[in-house]
Amino acid sequence: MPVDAVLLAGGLGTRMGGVDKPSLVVAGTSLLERAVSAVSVHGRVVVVGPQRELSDPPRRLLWAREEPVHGGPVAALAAGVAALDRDSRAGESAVIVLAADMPWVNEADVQTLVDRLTTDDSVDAVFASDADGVTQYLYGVWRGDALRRSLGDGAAAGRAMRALVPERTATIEIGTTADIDTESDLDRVLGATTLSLADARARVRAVLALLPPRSVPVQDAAEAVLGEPLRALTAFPRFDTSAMDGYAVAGDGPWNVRDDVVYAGHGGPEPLASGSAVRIATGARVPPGSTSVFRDEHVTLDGSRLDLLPDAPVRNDTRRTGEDWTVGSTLAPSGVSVTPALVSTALSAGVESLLVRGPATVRTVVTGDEIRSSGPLADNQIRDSIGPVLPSFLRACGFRPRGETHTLDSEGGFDTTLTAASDVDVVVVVGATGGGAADRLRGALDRAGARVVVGSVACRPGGSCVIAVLPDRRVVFGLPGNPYAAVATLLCLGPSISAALTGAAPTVPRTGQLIDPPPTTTSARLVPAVHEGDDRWHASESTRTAHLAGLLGCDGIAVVTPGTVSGDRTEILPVPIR
Ligand SMILES: Nc1nc2c(c(=O)[nH]1)N[C@H]1C(S)=C(S)[C@@H](COP(=O)(O)OP(=O)(O)OC[C@H]3O[C@@H](n4cnc5c(N)ncnc54)[C@H](O)[C@@H]3O)O[C@H]1N2
Ligand code: MOO
Repeated sequence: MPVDAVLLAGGLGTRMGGVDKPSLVVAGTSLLERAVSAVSVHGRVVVVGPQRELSDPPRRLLWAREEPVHGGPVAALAAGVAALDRDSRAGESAVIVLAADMPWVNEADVQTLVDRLTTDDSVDAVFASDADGVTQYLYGVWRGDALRRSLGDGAAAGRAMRALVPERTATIEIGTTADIDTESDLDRVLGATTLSLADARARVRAVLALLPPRSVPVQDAAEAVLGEPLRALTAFPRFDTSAMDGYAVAGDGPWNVRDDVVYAGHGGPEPLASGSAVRIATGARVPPGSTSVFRDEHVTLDGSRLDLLPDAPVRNDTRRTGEDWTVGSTLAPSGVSVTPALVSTALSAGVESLLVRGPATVRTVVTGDEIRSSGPLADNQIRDSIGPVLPSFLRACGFRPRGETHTLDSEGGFDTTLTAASDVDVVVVVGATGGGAADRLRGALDRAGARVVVGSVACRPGGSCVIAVLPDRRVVFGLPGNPYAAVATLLCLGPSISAALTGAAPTVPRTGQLIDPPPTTTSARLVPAVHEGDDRWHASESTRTAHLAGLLGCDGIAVVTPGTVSGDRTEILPVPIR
């Protein structure tokens, strides 16, 4: 059955101060684009609302506007159906009707509704409902004729959507159907949702606030991120200088060579009269009056007479003031990492201090009554196998580790831990992220008034990780307790956290061609991978998560997203080796 779609994208969002809700960007994608991508596998798509830029427009896109503008959802729906009727192409027998202000709409859920309508002759419309059984009438699929009957001849405009609903309907629970009316709605719903890895990364970047910038001596800025562009305070070269050992000359040759020698770092050289030359060292300031420098290889000296060799190339070996850059030139943009090359360039440019952010400091909190970091182990205890190595993984993500503590599985212990680690930017908690009896992190975050940025992620292992912001802006990054799950999640999401805090410019992920990837359906998989040469990588079928033995002999962790097939370019997380 051909299926078209009408997306209602005109709402005014008065509770959000009149913001254009369909344009709200949630985890990198606007709500309108989410709605469009949920329906674009079907036929025509009518967007009712002001025309907006779409990053990935559907093949058969129509725009419409309701009468009067902001006349409500029924008027908008009528305008959408009228646009379908005006369009001369083949008519449909079902119409998807979606409000473009729901962050959760997705192709699979829409397909579930379509499948029901197409296989069940006893219903004229199928709507989504949430876990509480509340029906969302702006998230449904209608038989075309039933929809047109309900809309009638225009008399329906101004009525409530509910009043249009045909008698024969079905509802299907598809989890959350919440629409978004306020910023905090959005925040709450997103924090309670399992995000894709890409959405989790995008949300981290969108939500976490930049650390305050600080001014530090250039030599102490290593590993931080520039908080302002690097601008030259001095020209380079700072003065006209000789690039070679040779002779500074004035005017045309042959030249009469003076007795003195101009050395680098010595006092100002005497001016050079026309027709004379002076021996000069690399790096020395050229004398006033000099018109050129010729290197030793290009000249002959006979007594005090200097000649240019007949076959010498026409080349002036003077480096002129400001030839490489002038005062005020921008040498690096804000957001780049302070590498040794950047430190060196800053020093060449007369810059003594830099305005930087980060590296974000991290305290690690290892949790669990069974975990011991030293001493003999009782029968029911295990060695902390993650705390001692976590600093390497943290540094690989751009963090600066600042020590480790151990918390027992008690409520009070977690509350104290979160308060105690007040001297760092990020608290990384290992374990206790799950919903089990001993897993206390989420409760402690709640009591601390934290804002959950990422509540869980569609990836295995590590789906139970949590990223939250405490009221004092410190970030809490909860890693699942199983050591492989902990490091895989850290390598996957840690760089996004570190970059969001420091303002580091986005980097292109490393990728490789993955041969025979393990199967994935709905969650991404983080599996150890071996570099087989050239661009080819081979990922393990699966890995045990309770230890890191699976990483031995591996060069990276492949991020295998759903639908990856052999030969696909796949993100590879580098695994630190020291
Ligand atoms: N009912 C369910 N239970 C669990 C699920 C689930 O989906 N349903 N997921 C399992 C997975 S997978 C993981 S991962 C863990 C994540 O839970 P937590 O973050 O709460 O982790 P813990 O329960 O605290 O610890 C899990 C595991 O890891 C060991 N561990 C913890 N810290 C260390 C350490 N520093 N060194 C070595 N080993 C450590 C700990 O002893 C546990 O065996 O939840 C599962 N359960
Ligand atoms: O997801 Mo657990 O994080 O598989 O080991």
